[in-house]
Parts: sequence; structure tokens; C-alpha cells
Amino acid sequence: MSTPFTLETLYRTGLLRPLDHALAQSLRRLDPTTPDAVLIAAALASLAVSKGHAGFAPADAAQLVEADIDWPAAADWQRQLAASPWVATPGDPVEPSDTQAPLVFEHGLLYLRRYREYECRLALGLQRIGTQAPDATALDALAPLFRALFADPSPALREKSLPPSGLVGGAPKGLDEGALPPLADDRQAHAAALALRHTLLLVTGGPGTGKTTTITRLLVLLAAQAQQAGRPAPRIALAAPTGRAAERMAESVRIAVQALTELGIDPDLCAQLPATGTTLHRLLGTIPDSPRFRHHADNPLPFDAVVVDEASMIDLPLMAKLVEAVPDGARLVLLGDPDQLPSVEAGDVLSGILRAAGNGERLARDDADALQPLLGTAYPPDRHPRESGDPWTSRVGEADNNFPGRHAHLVRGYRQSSALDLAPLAAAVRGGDTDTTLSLLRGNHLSGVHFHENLTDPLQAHRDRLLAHWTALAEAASPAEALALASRLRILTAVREGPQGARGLNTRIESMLSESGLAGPQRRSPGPGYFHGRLLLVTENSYRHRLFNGDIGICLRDASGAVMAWFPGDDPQHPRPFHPAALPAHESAFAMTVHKAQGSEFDEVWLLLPARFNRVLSRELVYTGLTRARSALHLAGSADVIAEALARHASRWSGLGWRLGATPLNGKVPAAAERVDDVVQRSLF
Ligand SMILES: Nc1ncnc2c1ncn2[C@@H]1O[C@H](COP(=O)(O)OP(=O)(O)OP(=O)(O)O)[C@@H](O)[C@H]1O
Repeated sequence: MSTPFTLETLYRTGLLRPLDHALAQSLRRLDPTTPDAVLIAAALASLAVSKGHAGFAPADAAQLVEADIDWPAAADWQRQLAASPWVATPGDPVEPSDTQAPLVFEHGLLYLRRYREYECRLALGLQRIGTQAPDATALDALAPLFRALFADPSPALREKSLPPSGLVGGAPKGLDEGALPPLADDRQAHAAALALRHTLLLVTGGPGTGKTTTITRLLVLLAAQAQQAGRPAPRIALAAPTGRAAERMAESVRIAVQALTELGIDPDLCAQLPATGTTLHRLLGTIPDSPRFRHHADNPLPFDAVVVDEASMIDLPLMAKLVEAVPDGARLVLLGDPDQLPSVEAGDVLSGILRAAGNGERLARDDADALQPLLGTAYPPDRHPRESGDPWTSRVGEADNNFPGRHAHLVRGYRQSSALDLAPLAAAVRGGDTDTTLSLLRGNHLSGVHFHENLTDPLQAHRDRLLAHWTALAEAASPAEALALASRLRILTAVREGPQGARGLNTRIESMLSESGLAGPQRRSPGPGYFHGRLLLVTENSYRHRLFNGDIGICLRDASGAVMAWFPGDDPQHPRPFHPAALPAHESAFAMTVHKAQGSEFDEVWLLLPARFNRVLSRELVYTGLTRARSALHLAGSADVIAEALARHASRWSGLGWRLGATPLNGKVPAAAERVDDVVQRSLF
């Protein structure tokens, strides 16, 4: 029997949270004549935000609430919403809405007003950043360096064995532009060239496609450009949503810089690049007990270029605050993998931006023309690209789109690992191709990829092997060694609860360790749970401790027998000890959800799917999980669950794509409502 469409029934049956119900109740108290349909929509708009959506689509209500409900006809429901005094219906995609109305109905979505305003602020902020024209006049002068950076200089340099002193304008002397291969089909070169001409750039691509390498080269170019123009060195910030991701990014930049100096690029230019990264919260400056930051539109960040990695993890409010804090004239470069899971909090911002920015596969004609000094002839000027079938056509969406930034999508993977041949599997999962995925998994030909079909309990089936890893952590000679060992292996799960959930697995692993004598009662332990060798995952940001959501540490006994929790410091050789009782919120980390593992990598990943289909599963979840592996992947699950996961997208309701496309305010709003395929029930993990 279907559930009646009344506020009380939906609440009583547990489909609404107390918070959602309270919002609806408060509207009813203020105006008892408010129809139930409006109250329920308000409650569902609140529920939608908790599940990662920017708003709620009444036409697709069944996507949000998985229950058999007598939903009203969408058109009637929308009419009631539009007629309600609680609901603003602004005529313009970025005009502030009526502050008296707590809800906004726009483009098929019902928003809590605050989230609609975040979308507007973000759209306007990106518009402001992207429409500033950088000084792109001296591109000719940059050409030698550009070609040295991008035209695979290594063979030329090795032959010539140039000492660092033989440099001209940052480029190794002797590199003859004409002798170098053309850059017309090098997407990394496109990305860097586009960033010299535009202030807003998105660089997307899967793991190891060279996003960080490309940006490092771009930053060297910006440094050279400033030097040539007699300007001070550019002030550059490297940031990411989590501490771990920021660290990984800075590490990749350091490695890329090292490679450039070894290849003869001017060390003075390379020295201008930052050696460290920071979290977005730290960059913006948190204010205790406030959702506001120290840096905002009136106190912008003191940087000329802000580079942000793992952009898919950034939620709507944080991205809105970030773009507002980017000063006029500064560059914003967003790096990310659009096939990974969207942000845990509301927004799915990266996909919204990408929807407006086009697919990043081709250069626009004006860019190709203007960037000729750097890229060479990108397309023959005498042929119209669209007619000729030439690859250098306008970027997709350009003709009917006002988005001011540029997007470059990198596809070629460079991270060579003879141990792990993940690329074909990642591509099949990304494309939702179940047949290919299963045949690759079952074929057992991909090096480093192991399929454990129908395995539901790796702890039982592979007990000794897994246990050996965890006991080795406890036997490490030093905290630094234990932390280095810790990233060798991780069990990743789709869900938090249940037999294949991270929480239950951690409990079982701890009892296994206890049986093996490791996790027993500890002398001078600050609590029963803090045993020598316990892996910890921090689950909230603490600026006081400089510990951030996603940081991994390990409990180890010190010389006096006291157990301390060790976390990485600035120098990998010197981890930082904390008294476990003083740590911010944390949990065990032998197993963790794929969501928590975003931004991290491990040598060996055991990706454990639930035995039965669960709505958190999606192709993005499987893709994110398996791409965390550096040298070995063990995938445990059934063919049915894999097929069902790959059939679903983890996307969200958002109006950002059309809003960005419709800005500036020229009244050109696309007609079709933007909606997503599936809903992710993130409350489950
Ligand atoms: N054009 C290139 N030629 C040769 N090697 C490259 C090139 N671009 C990147 N690489 C190498 O590929 C590896 C991955 O590069 P990088 O870290 O920049 O990728 P990424 O896209 O930022 O990866 P992730 O998303 O995992 O952080 C590095 O070892 C880098 O040196």
C-alpha cells in the first residue's frame, strides 16, 4: 500500500528527519493555511541538502525518497509552490531573491534560500574572475620557454648536457623552436597556454594524467612572464579541500620542479614556486565558531594565482566563499577528476561548472589563433573547423554559452606502473560498461588487478596476509616508518554500516589484533581503544592541532610505555605525537569508506562492495575506490552488485550549470530543467 502524501505520515514513517519536519512545522505555525504540499516540499528541500543536492526537484521526488508515496502531479505541485508566499520565484538567475521568503523555486528546483544564494554568488564570482583579461601580450617572448617545457625537452637536453648556466629567458640555451615537435595535439600544453590567456581555468583528468605537472609548468611560465615584464614574482597559493590532498599536491609540485631543474629550466624561476600546500579552510582563514572566513570579497586573498586541487570534493558554500575571496585580476585554476564522487556536502560544484564550461577537448578558434606563438598552428586558418571535421573546432557549448573560463581535459595517463595496469578497468567503470568491466576482471590479464568474485569476507579468506600487514605496523622501528608502512594497504568500503561496512570491519580487525596479542589491554594506555599499532582517521578539521578531516595517524607506545598517536608533520621523518585523549574526532582506519579515502592513495587497495545492492553504490564510487590503488587492486564483490553500481550515477540536483551558462544577466536562460539521474543516500556512510 502506498504512503499517503501528508507531512505527518512522511515524518512518522521516518522519511523526513526531525530537522526537515521542524522547518515545515515552523512554516505551518506562522501560517496555518499553508498547504501540506508546500510544507512537504520545504521539508524535502531541507532533506535534499543533507543528501548533497543544492535543491529539490518536485518533478523527480521519487529520486529523493525511496518509498511508495502518492506524489501529487508535478505540475500541480509546482503551481502550488509558485503561488505560496513562502516561495520566491526570481525572474533572473543571479538576482538576490526576496529575503522574506525562506524558499526559492527556480528552474525546476525548490531551494532553501541560502543555497540558491550560494549558487548565485558562485556564478557571479566565477564570472568576475573569468572576465578579467590577463596580460597576454608577451606570448612571443615566452615561446622558447614554453616549448622547452612542453615539447618533451628531455632528449634534446640530455644530448646537449646543458649546464644550468646555459639558460636564456628561463629556457635551456640551444633549444631551437623549429626543431621541436608541434604542440597542436598536446592537451597539457593547451591547458597551460589557455591559463596564460584566461584567468579562470579548469584542468580535469583521471589520476596520473599530469594535472599537477602541467600546473607546475604553468607556474614557471607565470614566473617568467612576471620577470620579463619587470614585475615582482607572482604570489601563488596551492590548496586542496583536505590536508592530505594538499600535501599530495605540494609533493607532486616539488617532484615536478625537481625534474624541471634537472632538465635545465632556470632554477631561479623554479624557486619562485611554493613548496607547500594548504587546506582551503586554512587558506581562507577560519574564524572560531563562525561559518565566515577572514578572507572574503572585502579582504581578498593576497595571491596572484590560486591553484586548487581535488575540486570535485569542494561543496557549494566553500566554493562560493573561495571564489569571492579571489582578488580581481588573479587567476583561479581548479584541478579535479570529474569522474570521482561528488562532494559529500551539498553542491556537486565541479560538475555544474563543467556543464557550463564544455568538455575541454578542443580549443576555441580564438584561443587557437591567439596562442599560435606557443602552440604552433593549431588548426588550418583557411578551413572552417566545423565543416572540415578538423579536430580544432570550437569547444563544445561555446556557441550558446556565456561561461568565461576555459576547460582542458587531460586524457593520457603518464603514471607508469608495471605493477598495476588499471587504466582499461578505470575507463570501463567510468563509462558504465559492465560487460567490459567484468570481462577485464574475470580475464585476470591486468597486471596487479585481482578480482575476488562473490567474496564477502576478505578478513576470513585472507586473514593471515592482511593481519601480517597490520602487525608489521606495530613492529616498525619508528613512528615515521610506521606511518610510511600504513599507506601500503587499506580496505575501502562502499558503506559504513553492515557486514561489509567500515565500522564493523574495524571492530573485527581490532579483535583479530587482540587475539594475536596486539590489541590487548595496554599498560598506561589512555583508554581501552588506544592500542599499540591502531590506525586512526581524523574526521573533523582542527586548526589548533593542525589535524584535518582525512588525516591518518597511528597509535604507538613510546619509550616510557605510554601510547601516543602519531600524525605526519611537515617533514615525513618527524611525525607529530598527540595524546589520544586530546585528539579531534576520529575513528579506526584499518578499513575506511571510499568517501573518506578521496584525495588519498595506497599501494594496495582492497575494495569491498556490499553483498547486496545499496543505493550509495554508483560508478563514481567504484571508480574513486579503485583509482586509490598505486600498485595492486583487490576488488571483492558480485557481478550483480557491480552491474547495478555501474548502472548508476552519483550526481546531484543543482542549478549551477544553467546559472553559469545564463550569466551575465542577458535573460538567456535555457528552457530545460537540469536534473540528475540518481540520488546518493549519503546519510548511510
Ligand atoms: N607530459 C609528460 N611526460 C612524461 N611524464 C609525465 C608527463 N606529465 C606527467 N608525467 C608524469 O606522470 C606522473 C603523474 O603526473 P601528475 O602527478 O602531474 O598527475 P596528476 O594528474 O596530478 O595525478 P593525480 O590526480 O593522481 O594527482 C608523474 O610521475 C609525472 O612526472
